[in-house]
Amino acid sequence: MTQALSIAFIGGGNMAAALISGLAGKFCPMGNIHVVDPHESTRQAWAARGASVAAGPDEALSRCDIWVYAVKPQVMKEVAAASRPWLKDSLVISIAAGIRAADLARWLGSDTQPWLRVVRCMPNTPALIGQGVTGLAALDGVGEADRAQAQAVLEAVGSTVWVSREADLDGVTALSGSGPAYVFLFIEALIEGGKAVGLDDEQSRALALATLSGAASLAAESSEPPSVLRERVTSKGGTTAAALDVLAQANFRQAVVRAMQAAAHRAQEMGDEFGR
Ligand SMILES: NC(=O)C1=CN([C@@H]2O[C@H](COP(=O)(O)OP(=O)(O)OC[C@H]3O[C@@H](n4cnc5c(N)ncnc54)[C@H](OP(=O)(O)O)[C@@H]3O)[C@@H](O)[C@H]2O)C=CC1
Ligand SMILES: O=C(O)[C@@H]1CCC=N1
Repeated sequence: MTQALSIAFIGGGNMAAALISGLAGKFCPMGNIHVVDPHESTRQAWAARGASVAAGPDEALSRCDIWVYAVKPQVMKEVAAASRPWLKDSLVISIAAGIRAADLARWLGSDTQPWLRVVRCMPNTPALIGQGVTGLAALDGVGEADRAQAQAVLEAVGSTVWVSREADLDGVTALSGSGPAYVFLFIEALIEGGKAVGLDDEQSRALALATLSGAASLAAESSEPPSVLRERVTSKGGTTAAALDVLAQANFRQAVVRAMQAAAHRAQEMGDEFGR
């Protein structure tokens, strides 16, 4: 049996938690996971789950096969510089929104270490329950084996989609990276609407969640596009038409598109701002 790989998470916050929860026991045991985070409470929580922990980069990093940068884009440059001395030949994966792979590679010393392999990813929080989806792009020169390894890490927590142009990861960020927040907002609105039409909180929540997951599964399994499925719900002169009229008047569809454009734009902006 091949030995399980060891993975370092630099940053042990929300998204690291989502990824580690999915990975541990599937891709590698918790004992093979090393978490670097400045917060003592965060470290204690990871240590209690069986991971090794450190407050900052140290030689433990040089023993890890894969590094996952899971810190805010704002601090990526300083975090990369601090970890650089410990980089031997680990595969580097970044999940930071906006930060370009070439900038991370530069901070890690690609000028003197041309073998550096960086894969940039955009996962999402349903990874926590193994239902994430991740967009991936790799620096030129990253070989098939490394791409496969990065994909295997992210596939342990859901599905993956490669993009051929790294810039498209900003679009992935706008759709699936930030997307769970739009969906949660929609769920909140459905529950609020349920109560506005006379249902109680529990009923509204049960109906909202089942409707959302049922409709998503139907859209995924059907050979028809979502527009046709929508039309099948919409009887002429009926209740759905009355509701969709209100959503159209509120420019719902355009608002979603504009929101996603704002997210993609912010990802590009963060890449420019924090990538220098
Ligand atoms: N949340 C999401 O849905 C998604 C997030 N991402 C990306 O994942 C990254 C992390 O996001 P998220 O998990 O939400 O953020 P969190 O703030 O929850 O996690 C980041 C963690 O890193 C810690 N940290 C700060 N400085 C360092 C350091 N020098 N060394 C090690 N750890 C440090 C933070 O501590 P402190 O609190 O003190 O700053 C925090 O505990 C971001 O780049 C984000 O763009 C990608 C996809 C989805
Ligand atoms: O809001 C953010 O910037 C991060 C990236 C995608 C989801 N959360």
